[in-house]
Amino acid sequence: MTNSQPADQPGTALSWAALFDMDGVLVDNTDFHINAWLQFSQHHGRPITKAQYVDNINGRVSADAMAYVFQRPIPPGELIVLTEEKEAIYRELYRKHLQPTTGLTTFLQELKARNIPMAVGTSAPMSNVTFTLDGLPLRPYFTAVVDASMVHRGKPDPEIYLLAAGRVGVAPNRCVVFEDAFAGIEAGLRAGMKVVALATTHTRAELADTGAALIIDNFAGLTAAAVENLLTPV
Ligand SMILES: O=P(O)(O)OC[C@H]1O[C@@H](O)[C@H](O)[C@@H](O)[C@@H]1O
Repeated sequence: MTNSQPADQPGTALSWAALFDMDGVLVDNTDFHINAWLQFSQHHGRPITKAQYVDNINGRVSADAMAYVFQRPIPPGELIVLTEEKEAIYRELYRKHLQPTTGLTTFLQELKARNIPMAVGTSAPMSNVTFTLDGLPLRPYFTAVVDASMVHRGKPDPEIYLLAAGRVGVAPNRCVVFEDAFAGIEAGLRAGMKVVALATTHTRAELADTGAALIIDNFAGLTAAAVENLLTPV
């Protein structure tokens, strides 16, 4: 009996973790969020443009997004009502299109076979997490799920990813974050993690100077070894 198992064997506990953003990463749904925000903001007489969404709302918690739309801080009770109104529009638009991002399931299966801990760190409310993770279903892959209700400060603050790393028990410098949004990429980097950027919401050119260690279109062909190589060897 030996302890010196090769690190690339399936079933070996490698000393790193994969932390996934949800919207724009586990699902390629940005256009549906955009349409929901445009409808919602129009309905409230505070119309926003797609460019305003991309620059000020994408990947941010609802408290920050709503404060931007209404140009004032939103009290907690009102925030719950407005958030659910907007997210109900989104879920209605996206429900019949709900599917994992290309290549995701194969990649998650490989990580699981290798005992790589996985967590979700999302700015979304719990209602959307349930819709996505249980609707697909993807929840069994994740040891921990951190949503907007569990943090004080949303992305680009690193709190969501630091909490997710703590929940899987892996040091931040051994975590790789998968993100599509500028706010989320910044959150991962400020947490001291490596970031893989998905070019779902932004183009590769727009992501080039974000500090992401790797830019991918989706998960097709991505391997655990390629991601692990991004980390500084221990
Ligand atoms: O990308 P994440 O962190 O999963 O973010 C979820 C949020 O992303 C925003 O882009 C959406 O407009 C929100 O409505 C959504 O809740």
